[in-house]
Amino acid sequence: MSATVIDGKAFAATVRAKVAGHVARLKEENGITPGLAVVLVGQDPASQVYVRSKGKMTVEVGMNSYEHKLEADTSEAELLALIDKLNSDPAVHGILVQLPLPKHLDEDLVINAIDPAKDVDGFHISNVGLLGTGQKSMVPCTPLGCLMMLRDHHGSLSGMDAVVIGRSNIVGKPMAQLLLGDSCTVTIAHSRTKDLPDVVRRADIVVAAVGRPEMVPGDWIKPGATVIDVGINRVDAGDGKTRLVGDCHYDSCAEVAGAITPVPGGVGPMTIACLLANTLTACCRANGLAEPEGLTA
Ligand SMILES: NC(=O)c1ccc[n+]([C@@H]2O[C@H](COP(=O)([O-])OP(=O)(O)OC[C@H]3O[C@@H](n4cnc5c(N)ncnc54)[C@H](OP(=O)(O)O)[C@@H]3O)[C@@H](O)[C@H]2O)c1
Ligand SMILES: Nc1nc(=O)c2c([nH]1)NC[C@@H]1CN(c3ccc(C(=O)N[C@@H](CCC(=O)O)C(=O)O)cc3)CN21
Repeated sequence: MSATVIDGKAFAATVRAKVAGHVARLKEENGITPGLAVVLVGQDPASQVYVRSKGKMTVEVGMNSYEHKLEADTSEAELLALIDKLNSDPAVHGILVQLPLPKHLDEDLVINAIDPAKDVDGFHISNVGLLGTGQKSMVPCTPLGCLMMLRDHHGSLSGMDAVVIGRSNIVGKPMAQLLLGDSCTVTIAHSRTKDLPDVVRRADIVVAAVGRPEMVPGDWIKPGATVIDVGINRVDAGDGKTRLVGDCHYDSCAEVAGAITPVPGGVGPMTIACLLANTLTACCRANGLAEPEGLTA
């Protein structure tokens, strides 16, 4: 079998177009422009690329983008003061603090200082708790993007066996919650999981969020299963250049799977589209306006 390629790049463009339509209406009918603030601490080159492309796409959908680049040695007090300022700025509807933060900063403390209503990453403990109890929340962008692609491909996910490889707070755990919310039977695997190949072989849906280049080979995949590859790994391309690969070995997985997301062009662009969707949702909620449909979980 040769898998259907789930084109995240194209799907993300349709999500952004929907967001842009709503933004145009918000401006025209309500005189409101959604604003997204991105905070970057330090000079990590990979993070700077994400911040730049997020900023560009934010402006493309008609929103205001506010970028705050702080020195790597910024103190916790300075960062918390900036978050405080953004929390009370009515022009800012969404706040994203790029992770990971430099070691001297307490990530939990910083994330939980963000106003949960502006927490467009969905990482604040209030949003984590709301998601876990099936209440309206801000849903983390990467898992939300994966869920949108899965729903689009399958229609209903009810009763499917899903395995999420990885248990991070930003991808694995919220992904498992969303799949459970859609009535999948969910297994969360991690570095201590016994017989990972056997666990993965049972799955109708495999979400790989590990951070190990091409770790999942095709012979772990049940024939016809859907493979969502969250991994973004930069590897040596041999000619002095680098290239991006996922956590799944694309060619061998694509031979067995029913559907697969590529890297790049799969989950990554959907993450950014969902960040913009969350910013729009936060803006509508902040202004007591009806939320756009189909852009949240
Ligand atoms: N496309 C996107 O938009 C997007 C967004 C976020 C992240 N990512 C990418 O997704 C990947 C995962 O990110 P993350 O932030 O979730 O990473 P993370 O915080 O490093 O978590 C990795 C998870 O993988 C598990 N793991 C590590 N080695 C394993 C192994 N040999 N077998 C099974 N499980 C193993 C770890 O288990 P333990 O808990 O036991 O250590 C951990 O739970 C990275 O490549 C990252 O760049 C992509
Ligand atoms: N606060 C926060 N929220 C996040 O969602 C987040 C972080 N921090 N830190 C880094 C990770 C990794 N994330 C992302 C987001 C988008 C792409 C992305 O657009 N990838 C493109 C290719 C990019 C390239 O060519 O360099 C793709 O097609 O996969 C990748 C990783 C988001 N992540």
